[in-house]
Amino acid sequence: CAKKVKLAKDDTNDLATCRVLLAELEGHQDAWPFLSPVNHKAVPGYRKVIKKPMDFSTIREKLANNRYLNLETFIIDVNLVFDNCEKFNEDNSEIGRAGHNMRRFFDKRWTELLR
Ligand SMILES: CO[C@H](O)CCc1ccc(O)cc1
Repeated sequence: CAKKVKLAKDDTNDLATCRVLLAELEGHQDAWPFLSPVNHKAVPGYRKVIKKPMDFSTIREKLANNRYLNLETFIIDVNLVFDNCEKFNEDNSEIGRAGHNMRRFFDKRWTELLR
């Protein structure tokens, strides 16, 4: 309708954008630590230290079940993966570096797709 408020952002394609971004994250060569939930029974301290575990397969499940209110809540979960990684791993470790690489990749891709 002609009277629509101009200020509202067009969120029509956001779900497709989330699917594209998630597929690119899963396909990244440094995605391996983040593809599935950390096995907290096998990793001492993980359950105590990391209050809100998150991984790409859980994000895919939530996306498929319409659990994200909008693009922002999707981005919050992706950043939770990387924040958990920084909390639990040294920067100068294989998994720590993978987390930094993945965060850099994600930041670049979503700003390219949405700016
Ligand atoms: C995303 O990976 C998690 O930060 C767990 C990392 C980890 C798992 C087992 C270890 O022996 C050390 C680190």
